[in-house]
Amino acid sequence: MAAELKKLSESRDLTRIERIGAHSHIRGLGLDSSFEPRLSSEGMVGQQPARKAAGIILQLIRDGNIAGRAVLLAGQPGTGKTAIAMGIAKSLGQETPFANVSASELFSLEISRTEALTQAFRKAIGVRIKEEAEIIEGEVVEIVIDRPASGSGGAGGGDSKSASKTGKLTMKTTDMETVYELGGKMIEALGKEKVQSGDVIALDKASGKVTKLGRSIGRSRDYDAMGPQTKFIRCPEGELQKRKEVVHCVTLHEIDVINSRTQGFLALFTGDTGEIRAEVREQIDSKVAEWREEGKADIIPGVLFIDEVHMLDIECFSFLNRALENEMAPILVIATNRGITTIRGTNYRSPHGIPADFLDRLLIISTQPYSEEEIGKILDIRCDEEDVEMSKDAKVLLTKIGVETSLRYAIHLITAAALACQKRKGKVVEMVDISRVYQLFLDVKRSTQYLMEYQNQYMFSEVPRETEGDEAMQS
Ligand SMILES: Nc1ncnc2c1ncn2[C@@H]1O[C@H](COP(=O)(O)OP(=O)(O)OP(=O)(O)O)[C@@H](O)[C@H]1O
Repeated sequence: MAAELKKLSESRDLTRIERIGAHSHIRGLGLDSSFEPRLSSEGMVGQQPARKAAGIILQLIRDGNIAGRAVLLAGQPGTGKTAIAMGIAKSLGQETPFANVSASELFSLEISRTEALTQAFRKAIGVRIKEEAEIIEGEVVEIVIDRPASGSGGAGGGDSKSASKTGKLTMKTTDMETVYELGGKMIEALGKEKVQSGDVIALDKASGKVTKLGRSIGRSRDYDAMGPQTKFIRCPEGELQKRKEVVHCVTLHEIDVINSRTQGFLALFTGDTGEIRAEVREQIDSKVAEWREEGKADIIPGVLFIDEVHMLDIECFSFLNRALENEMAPILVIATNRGITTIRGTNYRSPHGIPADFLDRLLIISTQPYSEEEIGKILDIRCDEEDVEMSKDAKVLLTKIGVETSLRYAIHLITAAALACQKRKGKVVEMVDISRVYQLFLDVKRSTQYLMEYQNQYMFSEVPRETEGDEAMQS
């Protein structure tokens, strides 16, 4: 299992690559060193009281003091609830897991809602596994690869050729120098990392993994061997062979999937993990508890963010109530833009569609509508993020549109206006481009107006109703 966990923590970096998305401009909560919100920083603008409150939550998460607590972000649509949750996620280190689900997703999965919630919870609980590894760490003095006199490996493929190779690797610290015999696999690994004399490397004796740590300061004059990214480090001191603590960070869910007989390791990438049996989870929990007692592992409670939480039904809420009691529970951050509405699965109404007993355990952070200046600043940031150059006048017009309609609508118009500008072979988005896309794409207000005027011509609109669906229209 350790090898698979290792593979997993390496592949994590890949999944963190992000394209330009709705929140890709958010790089943190924009707080200063004393956790006070700056007016505009790390892509975040305004919403100071909410960001300050989120900052306190962040501190508690970092201190590991808040496991099993829940925070509700409540506010009108487009007031930055998801942005604040993303800000928390970005401010947490890579080690702290952040799982993100939308409540409506739970109803479209093939697995039961409580299973999906359990998986989401376990995606938000990290396990830091410590392992002692024996490594050889030092500066490479010389690599000599023996050329076989006969063409013994000639007929085979590249692998068999390198497998038959042998050689010698001379490594040193400031105190000693040793020559090691090299086998084919090691030669291949050194070749892959493009290791050359003067590099400081670490060799994992068990796995044969080669890690290039940097270039020795003593060899800094070999200009030809360096790129602009070269990191210079000192030649290590002391013994060449060392015992070092290696740390792997994985989530409980990842351990579940690896150990689930029905699902292979690759299920982690497809997301198609299916139901995981309760016995598997019990075994893993007791194994992790054992590791914790032996000092081999720590639990890192992360964050589980559930957006559109009003879409959960009464069964899910009672599940959440119970799940938060677990000693390993992550911190739960939920968001909703609903007012007083029906609790799904019941005929009762309550604030945000959340049952009163669950509501009572929440710390509530409310978000407020933005001022014109703040909308203008957010649009500015989005233009930068999307690489769109926009004239001052066009920005003023777009901000006005944002105030009259919604921030989200105005953000959407940026890309559309950039395309309109491209079409007329312009370089800078001008007011004409904004007005063109404003005419082409309706905002909610104009679309509703249009519907009111022409509703007789639509299907199924002959019966005027006053139903819950109207809530959506109001927002
Ligand atoms: N304070 C802010 N600073 C920078 N960008 C923001 C801020 N608030 C919102 N945004 C951006 O505006 C857009 C809409 O905000 P967001 O999705 O966070 O709203 P929301 O409150 O979650 O809305 P809903 O209730 O409809 O889900 C997003 O692109 C978001 O990144």
